[in-house]
Amino acid sequence: MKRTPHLLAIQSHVVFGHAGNSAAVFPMQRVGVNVWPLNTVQFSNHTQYGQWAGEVLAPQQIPALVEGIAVIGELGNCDAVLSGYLGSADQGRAILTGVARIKATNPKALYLCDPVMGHPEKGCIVPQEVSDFLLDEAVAMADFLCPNQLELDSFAGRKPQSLFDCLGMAKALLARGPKAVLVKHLDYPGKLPDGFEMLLVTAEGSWHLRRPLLAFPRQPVGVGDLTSGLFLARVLLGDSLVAAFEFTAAAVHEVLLETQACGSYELELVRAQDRIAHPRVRFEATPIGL
Ligand SMILES: Nc1ncnc2c1ncn2[C@@H]1O[C@H](COP(=O)(O)OP(=O)(O)O)[C@@H](O)[C@H]1O
Ligand SMILES: Cc1ncc(COP(=O)(O)O)c(C=O)c1O
Ligand SMILES: [Mg+2]
Repeated sequence: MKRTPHLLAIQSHVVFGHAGNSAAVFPMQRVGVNVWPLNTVQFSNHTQYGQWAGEVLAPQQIPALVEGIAVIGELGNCDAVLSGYLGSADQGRAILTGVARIKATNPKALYLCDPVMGHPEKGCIVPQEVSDFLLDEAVAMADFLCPNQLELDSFAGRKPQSLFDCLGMAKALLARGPKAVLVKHLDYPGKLPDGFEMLLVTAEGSWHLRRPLLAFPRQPVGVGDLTSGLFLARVLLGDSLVAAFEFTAAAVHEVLLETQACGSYELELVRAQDRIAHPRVRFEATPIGL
């Protein structure tokens, strides 16, 4: 029987609604991965409501929890680490220590970093020190990096002029450590207004994918977290990077269709669960070169 992969997911938890682990854990489980959720913060709700209650996990808890798993002899079963929304830069450094510890136990373990940075216009509140940590330190350790356009711009230190410019900016990141860069959301001058575009860049090649842009009165949150989580889950289940990319785009689109149909602001993950596991739509990733 094929082994079920295990994935340590280190990101935010919200009591109400869906962001961070609260957006990614159930979908990753639903597609067939054993998830070990480690919550960097526990907030009442995501920060785009403008107010929230809750606390940031003390950074020293992260290595302590990883060590606890080592003590019971299970750390070697960890196939991958995912990190997302961080409450402080010290938490980020504690995660990198944890990743190094896990890779020492299982050299095949993968680390996916979703570099969640502040987006004040959108209401995504992240301390500046966290962005600095992601830009300077996390990128070097990550096997996979999953920025959105704004985060890609921060890594490059500029805005793109074209799609090919985005490609160049993503490719430049490969030289800084990651084996693959998934740009979850492209925005560049000349982009067609009715499409939602993504890029996958690896040493072997680059792929572009377009899916329909859906209209929402208020943009749902947690889409990026869902995207990163499903991509890593499918890679662990044996997909090629391109197949995982295509699956992720389809499954995320299914969730957005369900969310739109319900008129919800929060992602309709429970209602969309069968569509996540077996997307009915399919989007083809097309090779793209410089
Ligand atoms: N097909 C789509 N139609 C409309 N909006 C979408 C679609 N896919 C994603 N979005 C929205 O686009 C934004 C893009 O998010 P993105 O930049 O990829 O990542 P993150 O969620 O990490 O910010 C989010 O506000 C998301 O809700
Ligand atoms: C607590 C929390 N986690 C994660 C996120 C990231 O969500 P997204 O997937 O939209 O980037 C947010 C965004 O506001 C948030 O408030
Ligand atoms: Mg994000």
